[in-house]
Amino acid sequence: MLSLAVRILTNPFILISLFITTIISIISWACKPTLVPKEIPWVGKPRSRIFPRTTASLLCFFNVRKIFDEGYRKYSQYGKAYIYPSYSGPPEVIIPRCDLPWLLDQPETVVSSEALQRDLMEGQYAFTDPQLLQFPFHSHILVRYLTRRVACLLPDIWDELQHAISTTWGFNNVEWRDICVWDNMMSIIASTSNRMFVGKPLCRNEDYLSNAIAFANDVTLSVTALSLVPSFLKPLLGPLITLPNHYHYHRTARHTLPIIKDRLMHMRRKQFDPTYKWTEPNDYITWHIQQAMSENIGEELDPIRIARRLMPINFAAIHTTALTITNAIFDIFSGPNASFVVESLREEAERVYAECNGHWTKDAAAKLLRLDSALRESMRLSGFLTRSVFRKVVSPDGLTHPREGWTIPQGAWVAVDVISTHHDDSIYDFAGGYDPFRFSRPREEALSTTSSASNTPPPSTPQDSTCDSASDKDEVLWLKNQGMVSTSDTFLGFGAGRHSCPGRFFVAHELKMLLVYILINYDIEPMAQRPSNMWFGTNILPDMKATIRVRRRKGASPEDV
Ligand code: HEM
Repeated sequence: MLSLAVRILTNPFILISLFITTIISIISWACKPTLVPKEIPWVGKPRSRIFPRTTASLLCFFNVRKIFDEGYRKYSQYGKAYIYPSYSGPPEVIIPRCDLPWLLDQPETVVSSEALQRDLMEGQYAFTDPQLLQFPFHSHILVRYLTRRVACLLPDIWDELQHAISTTWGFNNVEWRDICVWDNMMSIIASTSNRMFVGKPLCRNEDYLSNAIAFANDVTLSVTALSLVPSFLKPLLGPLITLPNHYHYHRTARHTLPIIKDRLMHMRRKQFDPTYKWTEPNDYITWHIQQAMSENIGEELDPIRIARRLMPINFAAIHTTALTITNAIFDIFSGPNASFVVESLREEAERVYAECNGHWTKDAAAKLLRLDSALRESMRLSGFLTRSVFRKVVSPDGLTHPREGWTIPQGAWVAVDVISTHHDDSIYDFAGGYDPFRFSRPREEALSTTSSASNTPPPSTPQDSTCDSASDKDEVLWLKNQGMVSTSDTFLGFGAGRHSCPGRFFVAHELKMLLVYILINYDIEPMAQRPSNMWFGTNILPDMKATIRVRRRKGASPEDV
């Protein structure tokens, strides 16, 4: 296999073709018109007169952090937009956070998130069927069903987490075991997410999961490769570069197609005969079929289309969640205060778990204020995003700024800087440090005041308290907005507005319950130092080789109930 690859790569014809393709790519890249208004300043543009914008784009891969720092300091802080040169797509207009409400107010006919996703994710090639991102039915399903169904999913999520964690962390309460956090979290998150997408037993099938994960990796790699290919070569190279994506999709489809066909058969029978005795499972496949039937969209009832739709949702769910929990574990279990932080989180986990007797409900999970805060704080400090709320200008008239007067032309990309906002000391006290209870302190204080002011038992969450005046209402709203799933112009980890992440309610429950399970059942040796995150272009990645030492706790049950 290796010698075949070497022979192919050293073939003079292949080498010459690669060389010519590279030259054409660079020339077409250099000559591409830049779709940004002249009035907006560039950051990271060199003084050189030869192709300064192209040079800026080429160099920016190595300078992303510096560029966002400089852009924020010079422009965003003063309410001005600037241009980030981008090495992988067109230059982006980075708008200041004070303009976020204005961007979010724009109709879909002026700025589009879906059009942006198609460009950004190379929707024509990367997901095996261009229709998937052309008409993102799967996103509509998640928006419509996932948030409303989270409560009924909690027992399944808990069951899956118990199984996934205990089979990999083990039951040995004497010996310590080394766990590679990233690999382990990828597998736990893949099975838990798939419990909600395809149900049991497929969510535990190694072959299915490894191919779903491989597909998500293929998308990341092929999107990066395709972003460097000039448009006119994409029809030729797109299908070649995405061959692994097709291969891994087909490997997953061998498992999903029989389940989808069976589900379609039952749901059709039930549609025609409501007395038909069969209870539909509560998962993505059911929601998809239900919605496609009620809207009468024939092509969305094609089993192959449904099997393909499972790929972008796996892609959207697995890496994002695994990155988030890996960072949270590094943040919680390292540093000088780790023991205090862990004990405080464990006290909450044990108390809430005992109160609900292991039967998770939304109300019970809402009491996990400290865990919620520790996760949100980790997303703020160590999140993987540099920018968010990406939109593409689709109106032929462009997008005109009411105050500054510039017009961004059709086709240009707009985004908001997340990394600098999340690290701004004027927004967050000591923004550079991990303060796990930053968001729970005020909520716990409000709870203790409410409960000591009345003789009635305290409400389960601050938002349940009654409010007498407008300022009380503001206070209650402010407290509610400290929760992990709340989006705002200062917390952009899940985006903002009508396209903000529809998976965030699921994720918040999943990750809080994951931490409850490990805190109650395992001792985790604090890490002397937090493993450093690494910048790879615009991606901020945790150390994927770092390990933690874990051991089943002495009092924990010897097996899961
Ligand atoms: C911690 C984990 C996650 C993070 C940090 C995250 C982050 C994001 C962000 C930043 C966006 C873009 C929002 C915008 O443009 O304003 C987004 C969109 C989206 N996410 Fe997530 N996500 C996570 C987990 C999930 C999960 C588990 C699912 C599916 C179950 C999911 C499904 C989606 C979908 C379908 C969209 C597109 C929404 C639309 O365009 O209307 N995400 N996510």
